[in-house]
Amino acid sequence: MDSMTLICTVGLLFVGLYWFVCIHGPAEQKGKRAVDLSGGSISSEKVQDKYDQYWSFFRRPKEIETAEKVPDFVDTFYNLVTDIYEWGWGQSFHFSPSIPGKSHRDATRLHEEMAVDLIKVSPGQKILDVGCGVGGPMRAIAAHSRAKVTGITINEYQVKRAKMHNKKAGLDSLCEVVCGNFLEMPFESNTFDGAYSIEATCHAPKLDDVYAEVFRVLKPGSLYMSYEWVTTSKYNGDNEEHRDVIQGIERGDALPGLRRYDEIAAVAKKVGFEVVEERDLAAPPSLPWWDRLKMGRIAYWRNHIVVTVLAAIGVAPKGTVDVHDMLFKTADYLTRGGETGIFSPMHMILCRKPVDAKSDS
Ligand SMILES: C=C(CC[C@@H](C)[C@H]1CC[C@H]2C3=CC[C@H]4[C@H](C)[C@@H](O)CC[C@]4(C)[C@H]3CC[C@]12C)C(C)C
Ligand SMILES: C[S@@+](CC[C@H](N)C(=O)[O-])C[C@H]1O[C@@H](n2cnc3c(N)ncnc32)[C@H](O)[C@@H]1O
Repeated sequence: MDSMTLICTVGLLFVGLYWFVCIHGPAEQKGKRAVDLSGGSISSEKVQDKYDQYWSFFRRPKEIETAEKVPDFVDTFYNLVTDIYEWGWGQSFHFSPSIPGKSHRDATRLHEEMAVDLIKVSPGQKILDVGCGVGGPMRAIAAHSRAKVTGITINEYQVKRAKMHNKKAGLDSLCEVVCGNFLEMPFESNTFDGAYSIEATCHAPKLDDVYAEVFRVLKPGSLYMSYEWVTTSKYNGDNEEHRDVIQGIERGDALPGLRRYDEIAAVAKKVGFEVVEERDLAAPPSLPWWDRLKMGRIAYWRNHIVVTVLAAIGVAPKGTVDVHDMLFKTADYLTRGGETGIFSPMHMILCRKPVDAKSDS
């Protein structure tokens, strides 16, 4: 091979790699590039250790005895996955029913707008996003309702990302983000005109604790809506395959144990809410929410190669490959949960804090 051929071959390889990683890299939505994958607030050299600690804690979710450690491990989980989620899914970390003729992005936005339409707020009112991620839903909801949204997340890195996205979208005057634990929120009682949580309260070891906090910070008469992750009436604890799927979902999503669909309203009532409506938005006639995961399979293989190459050449932290591998397997468990109908990520509950609730409660 003469030197000219060698230079051309190396040049083409570089262009090909650049295209694969930087241009073709973002699996669904541009915003995060593969070369920017990080361990969130965890320094690069600690990502592998933190992943190993996470995995040994959540490997058998039903056996977690130290519930008070859960928020710290959830925080670690989001340090590990936030960039990969943004890169491969977008800025909204949740599912939505497929809608014929609509893109995933539109279906996601409609699912978010439904949340704020349900809690009936007016422009300028103050609402709370419980477990806000990097703020995809918050921005769609603020733009749609013109309400002022305060989001809370336990993960400092997500706060940084959410603030950056809010500013970029020109929505920072309507959207505020706070780092904190939704089990002990840093807000005065009776502050908000409405609240919602989108696929976030499933991380609480006891649903009572987070619902009681939401109840406390809401003004009497105002509404709270939540999309909950649950096992459905089709789940049979004696069926080994069912148990395997649910355990796969729990350990790949930092969940201290999924709740049954019929536990949600009971908890809401127990903390003082009136239940206005409850419905599984994944049930027919809704179209499968897991189609997006299934259709993405080839992209996830491609992503796995990208992540492996980037970690090998030291661009992505060591440990990113294990995190990606865990998510890859989790996508399969989630799909099986959807196809068998034993799991729903969108069991919707709408509650009201009674008008005559005591002002200090
Ligand atoms: C509500 C939660 C998160 C729900 C979803 C947003 C995420 C659940 C599983 C995630 C993913 C799985 C496969 C990844 C893929 C291998 C990678 O290449 C690109 C990102 C994924 C598609 C990733 C994206 C987000 C999820 C769909 C939980 C945590 C309560
Ligand atoms: C799957 S993400 C959903 C984020 C957002 N609702 C969305 O749909 O894009 C779950 C969110 O809950 C937050 N979370 C989990 N446990 C928390 C806790 N104890 N306190 C505050 N936030 C928490 C996570 O940090 C993350 O932002």
